Amino acid sequence: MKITISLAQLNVFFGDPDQNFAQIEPAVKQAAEAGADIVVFPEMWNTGYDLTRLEKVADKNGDRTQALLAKLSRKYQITVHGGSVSTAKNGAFYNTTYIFGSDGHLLTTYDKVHLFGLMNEDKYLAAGHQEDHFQLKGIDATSVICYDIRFPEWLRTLSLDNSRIIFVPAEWPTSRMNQWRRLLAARAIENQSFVVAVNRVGSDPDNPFGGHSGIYNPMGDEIVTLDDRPQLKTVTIDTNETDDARGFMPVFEDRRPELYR
Ligand SMILES: NC(=O)CCC(=O)C(=O)O
Repeated sequence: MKITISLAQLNVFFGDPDQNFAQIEPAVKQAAEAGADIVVFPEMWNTGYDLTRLEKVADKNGDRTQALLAKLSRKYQITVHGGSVSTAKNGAFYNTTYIFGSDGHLLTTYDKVHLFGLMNEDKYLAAGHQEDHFQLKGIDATSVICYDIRFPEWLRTLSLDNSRIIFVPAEWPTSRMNQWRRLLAARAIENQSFVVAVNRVGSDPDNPFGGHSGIYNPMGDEIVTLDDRPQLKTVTIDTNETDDARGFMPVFEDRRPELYR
């Protein structure tokens, strides 16, 4: 199945939801005009890592984000992978993904499972506990958030449900861009999946962020890589390549889960 994907590599304005929300419709429109089936945004695009002010800036129950993404996906008839946003729900704060289908319905939601201590997520956020699966043009896909890619056992768990594409919204600092690219390639190779990764650009008070959003095929090749400027890039993948990779080397069948922990 051919799937056309737009990577919306945005700058994120620190602690300024209004300015950040204003960036979303132009990107969705541009992606739809480019013929994309799905547009993908970065991590925590509503507030950035303004964690000390979450009480004021986090999206209450994700209502504002969900209303906007539902409206835009329906208006432009495109699946919107909403990267992630800071949310306040059930008495805690979360780093939450919402994905809306092209008919404006919520396909799935996901709370970041592995909290990133180096950016203080463990002090301010609650961790998610649930898997995240959805379908795109009949193809199984899954989605994680940024630091989650350092946990191959988690991405393997998610990939066992026949997933062919792993989406990765991120706020990944410039200082570790070499690890970003290698980890994404490794997760693509070992899961024989496409990896679609969207990082932010620009800076917050603590870090510059490196962009280099990209798509990796099941062999781990970078089929597109952006630079470190805001931009939207649209690329078509062919998910039959996952069948080719899995047919050639049956890694999923050769697993020995009884030996793993
Ligand atoms: N926002 C994040 O989860 C950043 C993860 C990161 O930088 C890493 O090195 O891992």
